[in-house]
Amino acid sequence: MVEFTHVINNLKLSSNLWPQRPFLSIEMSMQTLSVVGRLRSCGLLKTRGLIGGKWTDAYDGRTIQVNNPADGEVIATVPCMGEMETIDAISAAYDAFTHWSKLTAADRSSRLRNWYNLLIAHKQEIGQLLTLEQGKPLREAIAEVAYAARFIELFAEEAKRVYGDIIPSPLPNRRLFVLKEPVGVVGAITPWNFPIAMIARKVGPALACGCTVVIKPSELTPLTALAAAELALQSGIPPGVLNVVMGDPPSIGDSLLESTQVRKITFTGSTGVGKKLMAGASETVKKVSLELGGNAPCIIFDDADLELAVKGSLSTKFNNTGQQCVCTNRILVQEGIYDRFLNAYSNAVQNLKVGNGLSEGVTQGPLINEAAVMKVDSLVQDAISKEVFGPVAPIIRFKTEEEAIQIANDTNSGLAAYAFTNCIQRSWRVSEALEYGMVGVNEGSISTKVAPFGGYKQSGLGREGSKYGLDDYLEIKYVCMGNM
Ligand SMILES: NC(=O)c1ccc[n+]([C@@H]2O[C@H](COP(=O)([O-])OP(=O)(O)OC[C@H]3O[C@@H](n4cnc5c(N)ncnc54)[C@H](O)[C@@H]3O)[C@@H](O)[C@H]2O)c1
Ligand SMILES: O=C[C@H](O)CS(=O)(=O)O
Repeated sequence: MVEFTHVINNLKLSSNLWPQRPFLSIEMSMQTLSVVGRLRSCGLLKTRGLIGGKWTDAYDGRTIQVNNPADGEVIATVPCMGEMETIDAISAAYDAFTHWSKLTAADRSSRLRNWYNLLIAHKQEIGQLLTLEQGKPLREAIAEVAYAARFIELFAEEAKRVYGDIIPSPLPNRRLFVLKEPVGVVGAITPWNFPIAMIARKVGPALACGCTVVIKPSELTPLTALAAAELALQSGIPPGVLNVVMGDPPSIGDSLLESTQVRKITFTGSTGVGKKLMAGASETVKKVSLELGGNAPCIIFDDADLELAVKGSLSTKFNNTGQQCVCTNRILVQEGIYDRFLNAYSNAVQNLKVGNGLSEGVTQGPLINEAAVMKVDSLVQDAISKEVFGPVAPIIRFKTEEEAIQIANDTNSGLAAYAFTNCIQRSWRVSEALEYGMVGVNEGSISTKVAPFGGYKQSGLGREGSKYGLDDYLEIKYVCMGNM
């Protein structure tokens, strides 16, 4: 019987997480203005959509505001696009596909490498922009830009290894070949919590294979996507290969789903939206890859290294203020170590520093908006059974390994799971028993470009990153050469 005894709900932390929209101090506004000014001077503050290489307003002139979640300040306005702009973006991608897909892999690779170099060269500025629109601490934001760039670097390399096969023929007068070919135009829809990394993890493999892309970033965080698109143009990626539309999600999404020119949808976001897109894609039998919600357990066994377990479970809970799909939602602690862990973890949480992501030493930025505040606040009351996606750490005591596995697997999600133990046999048993696409043993920060990222059950379809990340953007063509 699982005893739910303690929730470290960080309400103390939470009440600071969402500053009461303090009067905008002059210094804060000057901080924002200096970041925006720097970005404008280096040409990276783009506030229009990108269609066929042209920076474009919404055809009806509508705009949406981009707000700094730390203080509600308006950073910029961007177009509120919809069906017509999306149809034009799809056409631009379709027209660009023939040329882009016919370039040599080496040529595509070198342009992606240029893009990687430019992203790294500008990671400070783009990091500041990311903190402004998403809220995460600057250190995490700069790290995300570098993480995104590393996906582009990886697929610049993998572009040159899209190999086919020659199959030994069963008949003497035939030759059998397998060709790997790009899927075509890809619709990519991405979330606000990792606004540039989630784009790079999709656009990198797509462009490497010869596909072209229409991106719809979250309307909450479009600016980093637009800055990355500007650097893509500067890197020699031709107009129309990468297009960015933003605005009304359902009308943009529906236009991508209904177009027969779009051959694949790749989505990262909530499970509910992912299911909608999967259903819509079935009308034209598009390929679909989905990176959806998680509900990560973190299991702390009696034989764990306590310091390592606290450090690991803290990072996998509070990175990006808990707004990360692989964040721990349930900390399962074996009864023998429970009291010591609870005490050590509570003390560690008190050392987290809440505030504006641009301010020195801040480790916890704000949640993305008021809606997120209300959701997390309500979930505090019922933190075990729902996805928290915020700085709330339910801690559950268990007795046996079997009990921990049963609790951990008792969910429709299956993205990431974690376990801390010093027993090698238990490490293997638990890794094999957990029904999750990714398992961290004695490590709470496992996402990397070289490993396949993705989930079991309703956490998604397909894998992103790693050498496996190319497969979702490729078609396999079998050629039978007769009369030889
Ligand atoms: N598995 C992963 O890799 C991963 C990564 C990040 C976030 N997530 C999940 O995403 C959620 C948080 O991100 P979010 O709030 O941006 O998710 P969300 O699903 O609300 O939005 C994701 C994207 O979908 C768009 N969208 C929303 N409704 C749409 C529609 N009807 N048609 C087309 N597009 C639509 C949004 O504008 C945004 O660009 C959490 O559940 C988190 O677990 C998963
Ligand atoms: O929110 C989850 C993203 O996939 C971020 S990460 O790849 O886990 O860092």
